[in-house]
Amino acid sequence: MIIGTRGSQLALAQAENVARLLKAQGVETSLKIIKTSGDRFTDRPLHAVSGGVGAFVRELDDVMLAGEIDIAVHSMKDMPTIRPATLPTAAVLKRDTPFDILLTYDGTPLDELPEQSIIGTSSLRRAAQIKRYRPDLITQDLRGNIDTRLRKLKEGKYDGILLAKAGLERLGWELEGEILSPDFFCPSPNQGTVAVVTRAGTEAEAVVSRLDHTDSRIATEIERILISELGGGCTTPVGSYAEITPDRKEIHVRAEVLSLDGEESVRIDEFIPMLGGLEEATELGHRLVEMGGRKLAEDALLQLSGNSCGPDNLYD
Ligand SMILES: NCc1[nH]cc(CCC(=O)O)c1CC(=O)O
Repeated sequence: MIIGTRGSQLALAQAENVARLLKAQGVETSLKIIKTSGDRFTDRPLHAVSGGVGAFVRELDDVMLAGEIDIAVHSMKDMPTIRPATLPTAAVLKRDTPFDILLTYDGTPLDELPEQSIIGTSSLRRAAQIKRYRPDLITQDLRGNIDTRLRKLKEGKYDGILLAKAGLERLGWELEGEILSPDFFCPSPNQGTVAVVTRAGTEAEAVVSRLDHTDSRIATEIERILISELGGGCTTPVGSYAEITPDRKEIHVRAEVLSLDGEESVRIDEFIPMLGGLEEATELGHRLVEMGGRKLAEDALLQLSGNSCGPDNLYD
């Protein structure tokens, strides 16, 4: 079976991991690198690439529908909410660390960074959250793969950069950094989770489904439901994080929407029962709208003028 992947180091590490997991099940695979348009326009902020981050995913969908690959591996947080029914997510892998990490040039913790320190991030959510927490800091756009981002930090172009911890873990980088609490830095929906897509009804679907991790699937679904009513239609500052309690009786849900400058935000933070959790999450999603969440998301979208986002709900 052929696993299709983007060529970035992170995408390759994720695809190689799926190959390893399948091999342990006795399934041999080979990797095929697919170059997507998102990889070609690395000079623009992500939210300004046509179709948003979802463009990467759609191009792999096309290659899979054409039969060139059997399995596609994605960072789940980059996947649009609406998916073709013929391309099911056969497995949601066990989640890695869902939180963001701050790496600073000289190891200074967030609370001790001098005023006007420059923080690099490509995520509107992280920028808004950091400005809310430390309005005296300056955020600057930071694109490129993880290597490029780390190089820019080392060169002193930034005093600190924000990344998903999971990306560093998957690349095997063990760097000193500060894990940011979801109480102040609610992660992007599905951050830290890898999804494996196949064509429906195939042998690939059957073998990949053995890799599915139930609690990660439940948590990621809840996270999507929580923010599904917000609209905005694009990359807006939204976080959503669901954590199943150790006794598996409850789910701790957090979700928030911020203005781009981080000055305004609405937030929910509750425990819901595991049984009937999807309905409760739907209710909470409506509450987030009533609290003004949709207004904030739409305002953010209006301010991001000049970009041409697709109809996807992509938040990071
Ligand atoms: N938006 C890019 C992206 N997509 C997935 C990850 C990291 C891995 C993950 O969250 O699963 C990253 C990099 C980052 O946010 O720092």
